[in-house]
Amino acid sequence: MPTPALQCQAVRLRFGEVLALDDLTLDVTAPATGLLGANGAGKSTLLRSALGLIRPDAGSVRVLGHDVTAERSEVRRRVGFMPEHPCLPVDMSAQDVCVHLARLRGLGRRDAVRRTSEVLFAVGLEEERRRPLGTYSLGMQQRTKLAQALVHGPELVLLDEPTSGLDPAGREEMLAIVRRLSRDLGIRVVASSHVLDDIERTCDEVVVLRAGRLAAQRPVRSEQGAAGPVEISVTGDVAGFAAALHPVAEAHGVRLAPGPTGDLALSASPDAVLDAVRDLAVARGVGITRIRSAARGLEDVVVDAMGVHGG
Ligand SMILES: Nc1ncnc2c1ncn2[C@@H]1O[C@H](COP(=O)(O)OP(=O)(O)OP(=O)(O)O)[C@@H](O)[C@H]1O
Repeated sequence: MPTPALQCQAVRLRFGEVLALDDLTLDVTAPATGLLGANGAGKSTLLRSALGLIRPDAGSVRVLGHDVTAERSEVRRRVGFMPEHPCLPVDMSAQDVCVHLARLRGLGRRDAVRRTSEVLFAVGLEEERRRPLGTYSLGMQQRTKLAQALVHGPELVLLDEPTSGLDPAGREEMLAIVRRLSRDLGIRVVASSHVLDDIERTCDEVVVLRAGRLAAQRPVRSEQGAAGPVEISVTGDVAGFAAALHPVAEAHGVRLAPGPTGDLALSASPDAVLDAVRDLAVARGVGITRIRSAARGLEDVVVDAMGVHGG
């Protein structure tokens, strides 16, 4: 198990009357994790706490195994941050900003220039790197913010709404770059978003925050895959069919029960059990009208967790 990118233990953080993080306990270990939540759910507050930019009132935050409060400079060295809002000086070029920030983060001049060329190339800005940022499109400004987060060679980047305000083409470009970070470059990613689709396309796991609390944490792709729970609708002698199937299911560690929407529910559907379902149906003259996955889709889980329906 790799060192968690981010660990929160009972973190509470209050802004006046607003409890932005409410006893948040969380372990983020996936190569790329998406933080999803409605406006005000606490995503930015969590990312800023992870950098030590704001300090929780209670609890602890560790990043890559380091305590953010006690080892702040270590954390800053290993982590890059892309803030949500514009923060770069409009009269400087992307080249100058990146070199300057790389030097501030401890790189020598030669390394700072070399790394700047690499990251501006990686985000597709090598051609325009000497133009003032004020002349950049929003997409180019976002990519510059990402480049500066990468320039000192961090192990982890925290991206606050990397696709915010981008048009469809800019969004596609940004999503492709973010996906490459963890998949091809081995840089761990924690990225916030309002959009599940962005997270599904760039991350391995989704963490849903709701009112400063952990509402759900799920892999983006179910490990159960095609062998997950199923419900089976049967015509004919359901009880006899279930009794015949029971020993086979049990032998494969699969629970068999009456189904809430079909006639039978299987807790998993390994091939051997599905083969037995079909063979027994033929042998007993039972008709199988439907086999459907009973696994809840990621979207259902996320919608519930976000309380989108007012829950
Ligand atoms: N500096 C601050 N002063 C006062 N309240 C703040 C401050 N920063 C955040 N908050 C409040 O804390 C709560 C969490 O805000 P946060 O920005 O972390 O949410 P978010 O999930 O990032 O939302 P968004 O998607 O809108 O960016 C909100 O109610 C917000 O108004």
